[in-house]
Amino acid sequence: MIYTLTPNPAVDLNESCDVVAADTVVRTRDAVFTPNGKGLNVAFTLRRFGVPTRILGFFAGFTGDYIIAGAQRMGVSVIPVKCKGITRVNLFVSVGSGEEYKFVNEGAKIDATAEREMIETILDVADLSCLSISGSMPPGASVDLLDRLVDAARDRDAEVVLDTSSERLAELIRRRPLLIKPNDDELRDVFGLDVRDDATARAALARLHEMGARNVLLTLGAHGAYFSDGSAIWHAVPAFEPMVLSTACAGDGALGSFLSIWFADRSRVEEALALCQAVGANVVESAGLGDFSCVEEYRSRICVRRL
Ligand SMILES: O=P(O)(O)OC[C@@]1(O)O[C@H](CO)[C@@H](O)[C@@H]1O
Repeated sequence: MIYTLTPNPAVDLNESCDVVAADTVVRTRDAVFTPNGKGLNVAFTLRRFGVPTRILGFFAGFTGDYIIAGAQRMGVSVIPVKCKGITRVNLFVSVGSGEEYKFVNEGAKIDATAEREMIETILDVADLSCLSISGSMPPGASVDLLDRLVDAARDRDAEVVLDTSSERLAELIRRRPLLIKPNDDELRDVFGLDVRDDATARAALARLHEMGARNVLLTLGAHGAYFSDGSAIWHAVPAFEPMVLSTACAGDGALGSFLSIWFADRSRVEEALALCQAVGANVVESAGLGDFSCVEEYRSRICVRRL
């Protein structure tokens, strides 16, 4: 089974307003609260496509309880490590007809006891075939926490998927995770690599493989996604422009949907990429992950090509 691990979950608050100005009361509307965090979003997407999954994460206070209850209502069970404090609320504001503001809190602090409990959980859970770790590290996390999480999964002979903006990623790919999912910002910030076109994508992906990456799903927002398994590269992009409301969660939906096909059958790359882009396009049209209602329609409108 694929377990997702969210070290720093969040309640996401999506809302809109016409204008943001300093020193005035900004009245907002359309507030939607949802249980989130990157790995939870991956789990919700896997579940949406019928792939069994469970959620691991550090949770605190009433917001942590709200996320756990919300996940369970969606049919995904959670094995929480409970911490002191309050799990963060992240704020996403759509302003006017197109600007987006993302206010992302640092999160509830964790300590060495919580870290140990998480490692023990990974060593103990039933039926672990893959650990997919997504998102930022919470305050208080040891510098080597990600390394220890990866090692614990390895001790269980489980595959590891990494989607993190942590600088540790450059080191961790030496441990040969099954898949990494950087976006363009992470590629630049963590690896100093820029992608503008097929040629620069080819060079960047080759560099990541040299550093140890086995498979790379590189998401580039409106410019689609590249996937490379070290011997071939594919690019996929919607042949239409979605009506963007909020880009939050799109990368997680893309990863979850890609994994929902590719993890079980590595030969179905093109199908996995088409689903991943259809999901990404549908997610940006709603607050949070949305309801995936257009995914089937969008699936046939994705251009997938092998370079
Ligand atoms: O601080 P992180 O973990 O990098 O990002 C957290 C977060 O912004 O990512 C998700 C969207 O990808 C949201 O659900 C959540 O609030």
